[in-house]
Amino acid sequence: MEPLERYRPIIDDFDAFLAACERPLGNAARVNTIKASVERTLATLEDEGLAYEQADWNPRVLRLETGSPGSTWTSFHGFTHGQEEVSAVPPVVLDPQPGERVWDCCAAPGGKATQIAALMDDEGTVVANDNNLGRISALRFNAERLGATSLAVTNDDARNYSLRRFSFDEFDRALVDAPCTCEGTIRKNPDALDNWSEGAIASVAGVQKGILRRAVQATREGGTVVYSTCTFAPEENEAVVQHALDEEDCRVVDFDIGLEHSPGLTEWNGEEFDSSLERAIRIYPHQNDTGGFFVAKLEVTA
Ligand SMILES: C[S@@+](CC[C@H](N)C(=O)[O-])C[C@H]1O[C@@H](n2cnc3c(N)ncnc32)[C@H](O)[C@@H]1O
Repeated sequence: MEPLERYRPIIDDFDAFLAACERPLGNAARVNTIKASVERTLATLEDEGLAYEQADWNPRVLRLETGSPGSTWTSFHGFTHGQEEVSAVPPVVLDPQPGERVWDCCAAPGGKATQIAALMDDEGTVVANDNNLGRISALRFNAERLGATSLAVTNDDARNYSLRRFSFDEFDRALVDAPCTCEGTIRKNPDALDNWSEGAIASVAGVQKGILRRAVQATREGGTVVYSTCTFAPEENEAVVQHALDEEDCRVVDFDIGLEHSPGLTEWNGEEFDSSLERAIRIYPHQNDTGGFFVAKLEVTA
């Protein structure tokens, strides 16, 4: 937990935060409405004798009190997908609509790409890209099991992504669920901080900046880009969004997700960020008994 001490100055009730980070995370799953309604899925879970609770902020998100999310009959049939509760937040903030063209820049293994497809009633195009070929097979497997036919899978570096292969030249929306140092996954993965270093943060921040800039460039004027990570480091969060504000035509916009959170930072280690960064959200483990996440919503302005 030593690396997390650097966040003591920015997290209210830091002791509760540390205590939550030490508690193992409960199982969660998302109802896949492409295959079955919420009602049918809940009935199927009950038939299996599994206990769950629907999340207050989203009835499609289930906290599983018994059973493992990936090994139930309901899951084999694609009615549910094992997915951390906070991991379901960014697609909801993206708010994709049926018929749209959406780019999931860093999509594997596909939890959010398939959630985006479900939110679009599987109508339209979700370009699910990842630069890691090994992880693409899991993405394809999940897309097939969950019946997400609107997914088109690509295997490229998102930083210099070309749209020339498509019949269109811009997206309506894009999600950058960026590679990160994963500090916020400590409850699920107790080894998450083993290779932590400030150098690792600086290195991945460079990649994040490149991907977010490309996502803004590839999205139409008035379109939406959501940037998310499962880490607390401001260098990977507010500083990355600030870089996009400095270099591209976009602004940070408000949203309300109905989960307790803290606002994005406007200052870190002497670096100042635009005041609009307060519209981003930081979800800490002690606030809703979840993992940690950062989410910012951008509107493309030109
Ligand atoms: C946080 S994970 C994405 C999780 C995924 N969105 C989901 O919900 O299942 C980040 C992903 O970014 C991919 N990645 C890393 N660098 C990338 C790059 N330059 N271009 C595209 N994908 C990249 C990694 O392979 C990894 O799968």
